[in-house]
Amino acid sequence: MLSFNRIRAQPRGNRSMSLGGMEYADPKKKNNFCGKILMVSTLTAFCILMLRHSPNFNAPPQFSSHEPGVTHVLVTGGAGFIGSHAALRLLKDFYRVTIVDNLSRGNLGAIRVLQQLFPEPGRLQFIYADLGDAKSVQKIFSENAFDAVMHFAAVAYVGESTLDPLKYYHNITSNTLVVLEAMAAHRVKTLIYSSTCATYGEPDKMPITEETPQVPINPYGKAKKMAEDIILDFHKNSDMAVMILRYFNVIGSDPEGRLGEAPRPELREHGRISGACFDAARGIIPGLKVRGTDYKTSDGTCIRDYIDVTDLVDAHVKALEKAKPGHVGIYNVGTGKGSSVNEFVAACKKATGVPIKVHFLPRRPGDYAEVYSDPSKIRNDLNWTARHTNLEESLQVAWRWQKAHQNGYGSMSA
Ligand SMILES: O=c1ccn([C@@H]2O[C@H](COP(=O)(O)OP(=O)(O)O[C@H]3OC[C@@H](O)[C@H](O)[C@H]3O)[C@@H](O)[C@H]2O)c(=O)[nH]1
Repeated sequence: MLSFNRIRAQPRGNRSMSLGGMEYADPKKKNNFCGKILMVSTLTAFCILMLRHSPNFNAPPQFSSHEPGVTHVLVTGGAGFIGSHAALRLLKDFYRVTIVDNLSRGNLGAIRVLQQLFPEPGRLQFIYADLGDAKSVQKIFSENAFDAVMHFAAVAYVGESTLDPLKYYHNITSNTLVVLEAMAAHRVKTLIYSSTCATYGEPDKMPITEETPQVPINPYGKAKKMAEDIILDFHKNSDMAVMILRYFNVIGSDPEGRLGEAPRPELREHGRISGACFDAARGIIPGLKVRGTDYKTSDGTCIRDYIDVTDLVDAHVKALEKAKPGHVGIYNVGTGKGSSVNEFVAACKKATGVPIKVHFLPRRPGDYAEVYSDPSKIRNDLNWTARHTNLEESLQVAWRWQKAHQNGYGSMSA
């Protein structure tokens, strides 16, 4: 197992070294005042030198150096819904985080929230860059010493993928190759990869285990499956620690109301069920379109396994902590419980208190009737289990953020 170190906050009377308000344990230098001054000045000079050469920063860069003993995680897509929640959790757990995002789907507002929460130098760095630009990505890796990569950045709408498949193969498969090449060139030891239940397609047997054959039926699932295959082939001759997490349907938001899900309004047509329900509840759209009522399921609508985003990011942290060099772990991340679209809508009506209008429409291309996970492997190996299994409660939390942010991240959206 790799040993990951977080920045440790020290009790006030026991500070050994302070960098912009964040404390680091360094017992050897506890009583050495000159040593402290020397270290802080050297480090400051080093940071200034590095920052002068930093790439394409949207926000003022905060650090580029690698503090020995502190795990530095690159979070791609950290301005997005899941990536921002993961960054928040990593920062709360005293990891050092660099976010790379091209803001095509994510929100600068989410980055601003994280920057306000963790303003201390050396905690959070944001780099505005596109993973399709291999030269920029190599530069970012050469200017930073990452210990691990959580690769979230991706377009992720099943419906859109059927209409614009090349976007999906490029953005998901090709960009993963770019990230992997940079990791290999710079000897970054750990990859946590965001995959999806969409790689399974429409299995005959439920629940889905990690051994269920992967036969994706839409370009989104195919692009993710190809990315998985590339990672696995690369891994055969590498000592990288790899964790592939296959997410089911992610809902909810930060219970403290700091972050939420703010999809692009212009992509509303392709949007996920949670966003569509909230838009209908707020009256932004005239009603929710339920797509497909003739599936062979209990009530004719599709069955999905809805996993709370806080549980999902918990799975990432556990995966990071338990990643082993030379080892691949592949895990389903779901609750193990299936809910139909009709059940989801009912829960959303209760959570919002709004009698959402529903329009029943034909099936959406690329959809599969029923998927829900068997989460026993992740429970046994990583000691992870979903704690939020009540749809209505997760939706209530998300609705609180939606109500308080009528305009999403508003003017902070990029
Ligand atoms: O407006 C809508 C949106 C969605 N739906 C239905 O709700 C169900 C769930 O659809 P979503 O678009 O929310 O989610 P999907 O199951 O297609 O994929 C989702 O889960 C797996 C993740 O990896 C994907 O990134 C994510 O998009 C489908 O049956 C879909 O047809 C509607 O009926 N109306």
